[in-house]
Amino acid sequence: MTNQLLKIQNLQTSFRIKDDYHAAVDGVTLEVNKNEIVAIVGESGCGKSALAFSIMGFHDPKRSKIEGHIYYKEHDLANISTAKLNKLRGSEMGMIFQDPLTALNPLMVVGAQIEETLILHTKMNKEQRKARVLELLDSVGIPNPQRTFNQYPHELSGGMRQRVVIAIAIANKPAFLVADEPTTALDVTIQAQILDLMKELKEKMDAGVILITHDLGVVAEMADRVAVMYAGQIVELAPVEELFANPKHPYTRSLLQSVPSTDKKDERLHVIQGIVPPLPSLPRVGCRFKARIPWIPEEAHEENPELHEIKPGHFVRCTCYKTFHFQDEQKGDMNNGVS
Ligand SMILES: Nc1ncnc2c1ncn2[C@@H]1O[C@H](COP(=O)(O)OP(=O)(O)OP(=O)(O)O)[C@@H](O)[C@H]1O
Repeated sequence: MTNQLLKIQNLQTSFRIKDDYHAAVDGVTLEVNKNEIVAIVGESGCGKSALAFSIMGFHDPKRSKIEGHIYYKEHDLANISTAKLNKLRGSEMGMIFQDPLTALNPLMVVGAQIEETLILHTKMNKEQRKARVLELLDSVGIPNPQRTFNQYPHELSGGMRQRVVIAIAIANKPAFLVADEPTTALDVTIQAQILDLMKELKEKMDAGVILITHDLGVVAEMADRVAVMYAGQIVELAPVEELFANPKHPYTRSLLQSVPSTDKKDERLHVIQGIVPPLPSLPRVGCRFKARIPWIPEEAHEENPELHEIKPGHFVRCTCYKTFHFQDEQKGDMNNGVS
């Protein structure tokens, strides 16, 4: 029996800007297995949320276009009716959003909002639902579930609201969870609780998780595999230990170098020059990261950069990783980028 839960194949998500469509996700292929957390990392604007929203079918079809496939069981989520998708969302698939305020209804007490997903997807009676909601509130670390049940979102702190969003996402023990920056707004103790909860869901329920985060510490602790996204594409994909021990793509190496650590106390942190270009100005041919490493010669890049499997399970896009060095690094000092 296969362990595979989700298979994204050549996904392209484009947004209409003025009269043209521009791809925010461009040719993404990625699998998520049962009992696996795949982290997606990259700077702001790299297409991480656009990818997550495509999986969950949250993009407005009038302003966006989705091509390619997202296979889940017998379904292709990229080409599925809204009715079928609605059945899957909230039961088998859950999403934790970046911003809890937009995910919650300001006019409904939180207990009723969690209960709604139980009404839609289970046959529980009123009493069972109430008991389950209180249990969920308790499991996400809400100190007084009975009281919180009857509160409105605006009466709760940001951290408490995020926990309510998580309670909704896991209410029906989904087989698949997309978590988009789930703990950014939370303090470290609560963050640890929430991350533990996600791990539990993965391990006990055999769930597959896509975890989008800026926090490489969270990635190191939580992920089984990591996909690094730049300008709509996956530029590196590897098991987590391999990615941290042996990063190859210049972008991955730059991201890792820009993280403060106690070992680097005396070193200057690396700053990645430039920005992720806005969609209409993204280069559509050649290496998309080229403009941000101008000291690397043109011939180091591939004309049509592909993902190369350099070790089982470790993929890198473009050949420029072979000769990459940081600008302030002597060529002779290179100890990391050459395979
Ligand atoms: N609905 C939309 N219409 C037009 N452009 C969009 C839309 N949503 C996202 N974009 C653009 O698509 C690109 C990718 O955005 P996305 O939000 O997926 O990035 P991200 O990596 O998730 O960033 P962040 O970490 O800030 O959430 C950006 O250039 C963004 O401006």
